[in-house]
Amino acid sequence: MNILIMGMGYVGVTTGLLFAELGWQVTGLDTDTIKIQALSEGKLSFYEPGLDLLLKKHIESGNINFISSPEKGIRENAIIFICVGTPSDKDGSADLQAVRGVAQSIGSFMNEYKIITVKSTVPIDTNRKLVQWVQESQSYPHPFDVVSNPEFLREGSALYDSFHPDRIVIGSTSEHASTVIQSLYDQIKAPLFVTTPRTAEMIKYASNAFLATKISYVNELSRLCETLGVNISDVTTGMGMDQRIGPQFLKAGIGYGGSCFPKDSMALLYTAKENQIDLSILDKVVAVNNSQTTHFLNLWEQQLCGFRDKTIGILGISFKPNTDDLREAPALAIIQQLIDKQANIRVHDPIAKLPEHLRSASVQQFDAIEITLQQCDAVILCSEWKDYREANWQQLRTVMNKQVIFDGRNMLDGKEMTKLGYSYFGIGNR
Ligand SMILES: NC(=O)C1=CN([C@@H]2O[C@H](COP(=O)(O)OP(=O)(O)OC[C@H]3O[C@@H](n4cnc5c(N)ncnc54)[C@H](O)[C@@H]3O)[C@@H](O)[C@H]2O)C=CC1
Ligand SMILES: O=C(O)[C@H]1O[C@H](OP(=O)(O)OP(=O)(O)OC[C@H]2O[C@@H](n3ccc(=O)[nH]c3=O)[C@H](O)[C@@H]2O)[C@H](O)[C@@H](O)[C@@H]1O
Repeated sequence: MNILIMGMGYVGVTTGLLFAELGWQVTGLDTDTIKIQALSEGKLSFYEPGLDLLLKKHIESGNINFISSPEKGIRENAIIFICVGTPSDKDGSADLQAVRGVAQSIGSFMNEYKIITVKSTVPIDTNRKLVQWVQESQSYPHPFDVVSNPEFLREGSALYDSFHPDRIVIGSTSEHASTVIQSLYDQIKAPLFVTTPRTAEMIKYASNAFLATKISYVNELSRLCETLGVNISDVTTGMGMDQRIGPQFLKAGIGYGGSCFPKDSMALLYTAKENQIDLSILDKVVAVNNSQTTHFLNLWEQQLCGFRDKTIGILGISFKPNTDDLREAPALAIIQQLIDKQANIRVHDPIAKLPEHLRSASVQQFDAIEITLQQCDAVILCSEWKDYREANWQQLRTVMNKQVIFDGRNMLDGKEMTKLGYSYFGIGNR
């Protein structure tokens, strides 16, 4: 079967390569011609472990090719996956401009029956609107079906997650379309949940919001643990042993970031508001996340007797390890607050680059951890890259002005760091 993937971001590229690996013929389409040129040459516009090798493999196998002409892509492929972005609009709602744009292209260039599958995260009823957008753009009423097939991969482990999903959710009103899309995943061993498009759309938001809730719950508890002198990591280890709770997404830290939890929580809250329903728990989840960096930065500031004129090393700026994605990264919020407090900031990340607007004489990025930490009065760990866990902390203490570690991800062994002579402060683990 020939598959067209519209939108060559994290989800589009990963999905395209998954289907190429499963033996399907895939065409990747994006309006960004520079991205398409780079992909055709085997280069990704973002960092994601393992994806580059699979990309090269399938350019060579001929299972994947890249184009920027929607007309050619839509005419030549019977199955279309929509993987364009759905960023937050100013009011928190999901901005569906790109989805609407591709729907209109599909409508205008459609030449025969198509199955249009939505992988982008879209609010409840978007699949229904999509039918209308496609129909309005058609010059001839070719038949088509719409399927909702939300994506659950995580950045940093996108490839693994795509090949080993916990479930595949398919929502459609057409049994034929649903069966065809299911058959694409035949070789993937995962439970299948077939439902309506609206339910599939809701499952995606409800899942992300629930994971965000787990994180904000432990982050809020970490504040109490900090005050009580109880270690939150031990508490969550004990909690996670209960199979009904489970150990995942209970790691306290400086808050969740990324392109999805923040935007999807806001979008779900917007949908609730539109329907006059108060999602008070989710409201609090967002509020706790928004204040977590400030809460801990204030505590750490007291330890240093102020950040003004202090030199602070920041390790890890991406929103999580193994990605260069800076969208809603808590590290950027921390850097901005440190700038406001007139600290000197020295930044390191194994892959991600500090955005231009944050660079200045007092905010510099370095390639080596050791150089970054030179003359620092404290270091703040913001994302748990293994480079930092494996760093030679005994040696690093010699380059620092003061041996103070603020571990925003509870990633280092506090006792070990104390033994090495550091003053160690984590999140809720005094
Ligand atoms: N990033 C992630 O880990 C996950 C993202 N999602 C959802 O998947 C969707 C896509 O997310 P990302 O891949 O992160 O987005 P992205 O922002 O990385 O990529 C979107 C791509 O769509 C392209 N595009 C925009 N308009 C287009 C058009 N008219 N025709 C063709 N291409 C067009 C853009 O140029 C861009 O390359 C979003 O709805 C997101 O919420 C779902 C699960 C995981
Ligand atoms: O819809 C999406 O885009 C995706 O959003 C998340 O994936 P992602 O944002 O890539 O990464 P996560 O591993 O979920 O981490 C998100 C944030 O939560 C933080 N986090 C995660 C886990 C935890 O225990 N504690 C914690 O603070 C991470 O540091 C990171 O900032 C979901 O995990 C995916 O299932 C979903 O498909």
